[in-house]
Amino acid sequence: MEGKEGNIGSSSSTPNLIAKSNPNITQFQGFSIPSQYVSAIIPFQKHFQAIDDDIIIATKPKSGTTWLKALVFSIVNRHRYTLSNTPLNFTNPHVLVPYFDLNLYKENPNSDLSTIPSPRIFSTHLPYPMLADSIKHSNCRIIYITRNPFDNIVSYWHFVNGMTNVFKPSLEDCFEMFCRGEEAYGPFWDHALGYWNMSLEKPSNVLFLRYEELKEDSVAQTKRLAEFLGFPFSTEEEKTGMVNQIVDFCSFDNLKDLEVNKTGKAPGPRVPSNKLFFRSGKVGDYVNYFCPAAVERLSNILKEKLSGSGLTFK
Ligand SMILES: Nc1ncnc2c1ncn2[C@@H]1O[C@H](COP(=O)(O)OS(=O)(=O)O)[C@@H](OP(=O)(O)O)[C@H]1O
Repeated sequence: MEGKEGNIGSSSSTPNLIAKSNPNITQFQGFSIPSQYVSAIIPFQKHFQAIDDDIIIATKPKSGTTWLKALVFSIVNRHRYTLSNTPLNFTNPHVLVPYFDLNLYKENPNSDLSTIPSPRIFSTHLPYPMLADSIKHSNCRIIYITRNPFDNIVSYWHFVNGMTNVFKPSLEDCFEMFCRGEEAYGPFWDHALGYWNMSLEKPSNVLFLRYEELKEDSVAQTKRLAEFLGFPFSTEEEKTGMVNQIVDFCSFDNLKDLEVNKTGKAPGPRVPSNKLFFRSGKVGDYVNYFCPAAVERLSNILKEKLSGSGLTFK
């Protein structure tokens, strides 16, 4: 089948040797890192001070970060806010759960975030090996969410093409970079494996989620998430429908229609609107973009890279 909208047709069964690379990516510590962060990573690794009840949401871009931020914020703050007065009604999840400000540690290594109320919730796209030493040695909780790699590529392609002042690759370029492990924060397989292996080694510190499973059974996965975080739902809360209310509130259909997410300006200079974080929110949309030969090619790469790990992608 030829991709309906995209340009990844039958020729993609073999690598495209003239596909473009992203000029704003640097190979650093084994990963493809946006160049503007590279010099901040070592200061962050050395100086960020984790504390035991920190919560860290770790993702590869376009894997379900926004959704997970809304869910974690809602679970942790459910005794503080009702769903009608939660700040999520008028604040994008990326503002409530910020990414680590990597440059902070470059400019001021002794930055003190200890005044943020506990539990502090941070997020990052960094791979596990690149996290700050104190995170690895503390008892804090890390939640990782991954996603079908083909949907991930399509989502990323749409996103970067909606940004301003960035390199805008074609879908085919995105696919080729992904196959080479040169997409932002790639390789996908090493990014996922770092967290996968830690979730096996330290299951009470690292939870490994999948976008598709969260979509398929949001209630069960949200309960699992709450338990992992140390904020389990009580029998009373389950009876009164609290889990379903949080799930419905954080659903794609609800969040995307909030005024702040329809028209609000996104944090950072390059994303023109929060709207860009909400596109279609579907599983398996990639079949409209990739032909079977392209799917086979990347599936084979993944099979080889993940072999023996127990981690698979359908
Ligand atoms: N609440 C909710 N439920 C389900 N899906 C959601 C939700 N919010 C965002 N999305 C979809 O997630 C994709 C964006 O991924 P991220 O949030 O990881 O993007 S980012 O890295 O934070 O920029 C992007 O996927 P695609 O629609 O496939 O592009 C979003 O539409």
